[in-house]
This record gives sequence, C-alpha cells and structure tokens, in this order.
Amino acid sequence: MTTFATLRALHTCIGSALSDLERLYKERSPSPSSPLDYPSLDVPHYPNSAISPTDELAEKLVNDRSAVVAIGYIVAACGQMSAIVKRPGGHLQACMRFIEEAHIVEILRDGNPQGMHVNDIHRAVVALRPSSAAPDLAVLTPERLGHILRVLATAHWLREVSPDVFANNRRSAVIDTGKTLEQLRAQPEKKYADTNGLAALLGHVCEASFFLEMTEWLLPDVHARNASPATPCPSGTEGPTGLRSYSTVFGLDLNTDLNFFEWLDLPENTFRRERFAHAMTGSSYTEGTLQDILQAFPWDNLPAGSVLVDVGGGIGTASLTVAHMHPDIRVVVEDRAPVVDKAPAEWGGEYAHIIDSGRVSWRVRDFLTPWKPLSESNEQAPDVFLLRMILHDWPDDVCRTILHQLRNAASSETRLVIGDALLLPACKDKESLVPEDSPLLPNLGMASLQSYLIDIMMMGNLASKERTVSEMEVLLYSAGWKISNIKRSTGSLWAYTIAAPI
Ligand SMILES: C[S@@+](CC[C@H](N)C(=O)[O-])C[C@H]1O[C@@H](n2cnc3c(N)ncnc32)[C@H](O)[C@@H]1O
Repeated sequence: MTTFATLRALHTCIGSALSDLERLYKERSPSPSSPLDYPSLDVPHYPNSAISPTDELAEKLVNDRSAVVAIGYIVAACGQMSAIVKRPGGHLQACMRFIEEAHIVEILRDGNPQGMHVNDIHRAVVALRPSSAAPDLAVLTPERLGHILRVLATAHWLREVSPDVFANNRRSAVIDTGKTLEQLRAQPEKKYADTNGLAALLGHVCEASFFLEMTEWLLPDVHARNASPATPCPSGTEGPTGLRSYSTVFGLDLNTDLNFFEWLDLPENTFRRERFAHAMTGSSYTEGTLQDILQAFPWDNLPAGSVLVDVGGGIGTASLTVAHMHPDIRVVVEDRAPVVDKAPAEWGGEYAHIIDSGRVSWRVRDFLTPWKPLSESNEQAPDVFLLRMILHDWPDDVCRTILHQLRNAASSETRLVIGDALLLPACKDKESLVPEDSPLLPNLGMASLQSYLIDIMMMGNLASKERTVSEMEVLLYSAGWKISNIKRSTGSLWAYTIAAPI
C-alpha cells in the first residue's frame, strides 16, 4: 500500500467511526429537532458540579459501548496519521505535574469561567502555598507561569481565551478535585480524599517518572558517561563499569535498594503513600472502568454470605464497587499496615454504611506470607481472591509466591479474579481489537499506548511488567491455577482474567 493509500484508509476509518458516534448521539437525542451534541472540549465538566439532564446524557454516552469503540478507532487512526505526517514533539509531564501541584484547575474553576488573567492566577497560586515555604517571587514569576500554561493550552489541556487569559476546558476539568480554595489552603494533604482519584493519579505518574533513566539502567556505558564521580558505591554492588548496579531504574534514580513499596512506607512519604492509594481509584477510570468488575465475574451466582478477599486491595476501590452492588457478599481487603491504618477513613458518605456495618473490613497481611483464615471459628477458604493491579507490580518469581500462597488457601470452588492489562503484539496475531481489513494496528495503536507506557513504568519502578495472554497463562499454571475466562473491557487491553485451581 502506498503511504497516500494508507492515509486515505485512515481518513475513511476516522470518517466512519465519526458517523457511528454521530448516529449514536442522534438516536439517543431526547428530541429529534435538537440532536444531542458530543461534549465540547471548551466546556469544563467538573466531577462534582450539577449539569443539565441533556449534558448529563451527552456525558454518559461517552462511555457507551459503541461510543468507546468509535472513540478508540478515531484516536488510533489520528495517532497513526500524525505519526506518518509529522515528526514527534516533546512531552508535557513537567507542565502537567506543575498545574496539579499548584491547584491551577481548582483556581480556574473558582475564578471567572470566561478566563483568568495570568497575574490573578499567579496571585492565587502564591496564596495557596504554605507561608513556611512561600515561593521565591523572583523564580515563580507570572511570566513563567504564563509560559507553562501556554504549553498546556497548545496541547489542548487548557484554553488561552485571549492573550495571557486562561480557562479550564473539558480535559483539565477531569483533574478537578472539587475542593474549594479554602479547603486546599487549610488541609492540602486532604486534596484527594473522597475524589475520583484522577488528580492523584496524574500527580503520582508525573512525579514517579523514574523510568526516564531507563537508558542509564540498561546501558552501563551511558550511566558511566553521565554519572557524577561522587556517586557512592558500596563495595560488592558494582556493576560492569565499576558503578553501582541496581535492580530497577527507581533504585538507580534514588540510589536505594528499597523496592517502590518499601520506599513508600518511609515516614517522609506519607503524602505520596496516601496519594498513591487514591491514584489507584483514578486508575479505574483510565484502565477500563470501575464498573467493568461487575461484568467480569458472575457475582450473582455466589451464595449469600460469600467472601471476597481483595489481596493488596489498597483502599478497596474495586471490591467496594462489588460490595455496593451485591449486598450479600462480604469483603475483606488485605494490605500493608500503613495502608490498612488509613484506608477506611479515606471513604466518604457513599460507602459509609457498608464499612460501618463491618461487611467490608481491612486486615494487615503481607501477600508473600501464608494466607490465614479470617477467624478461628471460620476456617473456610474464601470464595474469590481478587488481585487487581497486583501481578503487574512484580516479577514472575514474586508473583508465583503470591499465587502459591492463595492456591494453598483455596478450595476447589475458590476463584481467582485478576485485573491487569493483557498486552497484544503491535502486529497481526491470534487476537485483534480491530476488524480484519482495518488499516489500524491490531492492538489499537495510539488508543492503547497508555497500557504499554504503564508496562515500561512497571519495568522501571519494580522490575515487573504487564503480561501478554500467554505470559499470564504460563505464570498462573506454574502456580497451580488455570484460566477459565478472560473478559476484556470494550476496545481496551484492560482485562479481568478468571482462574480456577488446577
Ligand atoms: C498497584 S496498588 C493496587 C491496589 C488495589 N488492588 C487497587 O486496584 O486499587 C498495589 C497494592 O499492593 C500493596 N502491596 C504491596 N506490597 C504488598 C505486600 N507485600 N503485601 C500486601 N500488600 C502489598 C500496596 O500497598 C498497594 O496497595
């Protein structure tokens, strides 16, 4: 195929996906005379604010199954077209991290919806910083702030309404925590409590960019060329260049032998630890949806009183969703002590009654150690073990230990529910997310990039990985489990894998 033919095929693909999307919105319009429009990029939709029933319907349809497929095709085709016609640019991570930490989205939401002048934004940013560590105004100038915001407006993450006047748009509003400026000033550490976790996720991912030194980690000569001569190197830890060798990029970046979670437990990382817990809630909006777990497993078929154990469940984002919809299921969330100590207090009103009644509870367990019955009087094996975003954190040998502990505790009826992306190759293979004759990559290319970037982040942070279907199959089999079903989220690499004891 010539390049122009490929570009034309991609153009057709965008056109037909757009027609599908437009048809869906037209068909679901409350009145044929005023067809429902797709939400505008220029209009922020804050998670906690009231909107008209029509706008609410338009928002809801974005997650409709057929809309998700059409959106995936549009993103994949546009990404592929851009890659063909233009060399890549830089990345936005530093600017994204700054606007999240500086509460810019909340400041713009609180200000004039038509936009705020950069001088006013600057004043508000400075006023929200603690007086004990006020910014140096010769460093944080309105001019520099304006340049940062313009990068984001250029990348459609904000709007520059008129020169130096900025407003939120649909994208930036996604990371609005709904907190007032007074709340942020009084309790900045509570910024993520009772939110959808997307601001926490952005803050975590943009900061935890340890994988940026992946090249130094993999190529010791580049590390040797760039390392400061003062880099301490305890004897016995030298790599081939005489510099210290690390098992992760994270270790190299922070000069530590601790793993990511051990580091998170350090007293100075309290804020990061709590933000990470909320970031996991946010991840359920970017990796499939939180509701996918409800379709992933036949929860209705479990007998009343069945027990779901959420292994490494954090604040319990996924299992609380199950408990909420299935009042006969009991949930026990297991995690490390610093997480368990804080978890119940991180939930607001919606789930209070389930937590207060004791139907959802937390207990401390290191998942590398044998699983212990829930009480002396109840030695029964749990009905379901949930491992959501756990196996992708660990290399195969550690995963095998985690899985063996659960296999030893399981009865023949126990099921394992694993929530992790299952990667596909970027070429034709047994499974494809697109039709046979599509010009798109079978893994949906740019629309799936997020899962592949998380894969690299996992390699950098924890020497682990996202797995392919066959890698997952082999791993589970080696620990005594056999896959019985895989439920992929629509148009996505995210999946719930169900396994039974062999
Ligand atoms: C990526 S998070 C996933 C959290 C949760 N499953 C979810 O989907 O929101 C990984 C979790 O594993 C927990 N964890 C790490 N090491 C652990 C260990 N040795 N024992 C128990 N939990 C552990 C972390 O504290 C964290 O909550």
